[in-house]
Amino acid sequence: MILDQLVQASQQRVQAVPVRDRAKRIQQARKMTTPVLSFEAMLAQPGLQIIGEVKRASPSKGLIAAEFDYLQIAQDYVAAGIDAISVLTEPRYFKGQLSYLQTIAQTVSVPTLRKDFIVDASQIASARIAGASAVLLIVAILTPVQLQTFITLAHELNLSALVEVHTTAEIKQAVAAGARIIGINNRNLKDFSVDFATSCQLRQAVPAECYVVAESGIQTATQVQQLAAADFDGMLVGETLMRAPDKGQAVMQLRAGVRG
Ligand SMILES: O=C(O)c1ccccc1NCC(=O)[C@H](O)[C@H](O)COP(=O)(O)O
Repeated sequence: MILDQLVQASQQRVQAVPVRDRAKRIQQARKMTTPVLSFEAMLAQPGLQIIGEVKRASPSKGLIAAEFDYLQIAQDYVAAGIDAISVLTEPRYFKGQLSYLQTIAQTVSVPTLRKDFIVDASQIASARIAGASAVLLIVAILTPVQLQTFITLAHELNLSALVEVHTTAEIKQAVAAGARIIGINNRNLKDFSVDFATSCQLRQAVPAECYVVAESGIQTATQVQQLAAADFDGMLVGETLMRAPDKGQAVMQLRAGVRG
């Protein structure tokens, strides 16, 4: 499994929808007036915010959650005081669905993030229609023009864009394209290995006017303390929470790291 396959699968899903229907979806999203819970305002709160992920499977780990009551998981996260919820919507390799995000967004009172391999504007529109607060945009899979266009569209639709980077050069590209929220992913997208040190190493390269989120491989209270000390605004945690038998307790353990 390589990144190209993930991107191709996403392109195929997009292209299965006629161009006319995709354009209609964008028009529909542009007309929407329903309020959006702000992902950016969530990150603006003092301290390190916890974004818990609803993640059934992954290319690197296979099936993570044999039992997968996605709504119950989201409600458990919220009951434990999570600040936002990321929902994998990629169906093939992560076994996600946009309908999971829609149901969760309709039910919970915290911002939600559409985590997918976004390669087309219609996917951003679908996120808005489903009730998401934010979309993930990955610098490594987009051209500079696509990145700028997608960030602009997300903002026009009142969505936040979490712009994911892996290097200093990608941070510069993200900022040049208008990113307001940078996600530093500890997972190398070439071989899917995880190195927690990546986020702290790249943190200083993010300009002060951007919010910054650490993504992937976050497991311990010590790591959480390091992220708080490095002045991250948020952290995105998937597998650690998904594998925890007691989600509430697992969120509280991460929270203990935030408090130090
Ligand atoms: O999780 C994967 O195996 C993966 C492989 C290739 C591209 C993306 C992948 N994951 C998406 C994510 O970025 C994570 O779901 C998210 O950051 C949470 O990571 P973790 O806490 O390590 O589950």
